[in-house]
Amino acid sequence: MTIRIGVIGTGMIGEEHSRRITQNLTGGEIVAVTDVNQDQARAVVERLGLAAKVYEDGQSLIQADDVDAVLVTSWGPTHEEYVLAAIAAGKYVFCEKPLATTAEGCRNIIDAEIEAGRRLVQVGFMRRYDSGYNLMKEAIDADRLGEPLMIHAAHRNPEVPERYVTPMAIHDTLIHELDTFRWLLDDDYKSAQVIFPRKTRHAHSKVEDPQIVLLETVKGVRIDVEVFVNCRYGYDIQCDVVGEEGIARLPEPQSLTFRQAGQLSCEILQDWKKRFNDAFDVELQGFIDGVAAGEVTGPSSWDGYAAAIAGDVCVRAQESGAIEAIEMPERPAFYA
Ligand SMILES: NC(=O)C1=CN([C@@H]2O[C@H](COP(=O)(O)OP(=O)(O)OC[C@H]3O[C@@H](n4cnc5c(N)ncnc54)[C@H](O)[C@@H]3O)[C@@H](O)[C@H]2O)C=CC1
Ligand SMILES: O=C1[C@@H](O)[C@H](O)[C@@H](O)[C@H](O)[C@H]1O
Repeated sequence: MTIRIGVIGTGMIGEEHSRRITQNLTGGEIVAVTDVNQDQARAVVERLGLAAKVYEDGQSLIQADDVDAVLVTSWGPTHEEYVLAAIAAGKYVFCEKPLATTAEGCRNIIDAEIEAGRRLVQVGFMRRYDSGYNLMKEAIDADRLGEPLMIHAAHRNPEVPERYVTPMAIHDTLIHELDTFRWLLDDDYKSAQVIFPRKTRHAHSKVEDPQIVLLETVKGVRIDVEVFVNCRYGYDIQCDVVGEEGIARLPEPQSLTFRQAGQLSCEILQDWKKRFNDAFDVELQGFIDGVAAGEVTGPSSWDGYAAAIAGDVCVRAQESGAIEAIEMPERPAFYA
């Protein structure tokens, strides 16, 4: 059985996901695409040699009879509308992060999914499929570190465009850590504070950069995350979990070490594409297989909502400079 997939938003990641579904994965076929920039959608069909129809807009793509499942890879603020429409049409939907740019938007999705009576949504938190993070999770779950006490982490990008503004450091960038640490620690957040160190001269006027986010979990784990999106030197994801009995460090991506011209060196990746390439493959294969089996099991709308609640509080903490409380509602049995 081949799952016929429609893609909304054929920018960077929409094209990447379409390519991997077409060239690397099994069981899925891109039959429909759309983008507000229609030329862009047509160009992707051409570049990837897809047998896909180009739709005028996302809503008509979702309604199409030959689309079994939808991939939402448009800009963050458009996600909620398309996910709600897919749920209303009874179609499975993979939504890139963020599920919605506010917790309220995620809550609307949860309410609609519960009303529909079955899980239809998977959120694109691909780090849960990364082999390094999985080694960490296994070590924590097997009690190899004792109780986790602290996490020190960094999320660095070489640069960001002009449209990237201060709150995006939270709902576009930190959102990955907000999900990953809940999952790694099997815990939820209790408070957040955001500190702005001296600003880099490489940042645009509308973004404070770098930022340090301090989180406390319900179990009392303290987490510090440096978000530095104009670090210039590369795309660098760091994570140390400090436990009672030892420390686990996220492995560096595999690369050759060179001894050359008086230097000992290795490459630092420049963006998320190569860094999480394998994780994206596993994540999307899981989605396709889940749709075929009639049961999606990846990160849920509840996970998208939990990250968004913490994210909204972090944005408030950016503005107030204070330690802000994070209150998670009780998880409905539907998402147990
Ligand atoms: N999981 C991950 O590591 C990554 C996730 N993302 C997420 O994927 C989404 C897209 O990001 P990029 O591909 O980097 O952006 P992009 O700007 O390259 O592509 C987005 C595309 O969506 C289109 N679009 C915007 N509004 C639309 C609408 N209403 N209907 C149809 N198309 C629309 C744009 O014209 C553009 O072609 C974002 O939510 C981003 O946060 C992006 C990069 C990595
Ligand atoms: O999701 C992503 C981008 O949208 C975001 O801008 C980057 O900071 C992340 O590392 C990447 O994974």
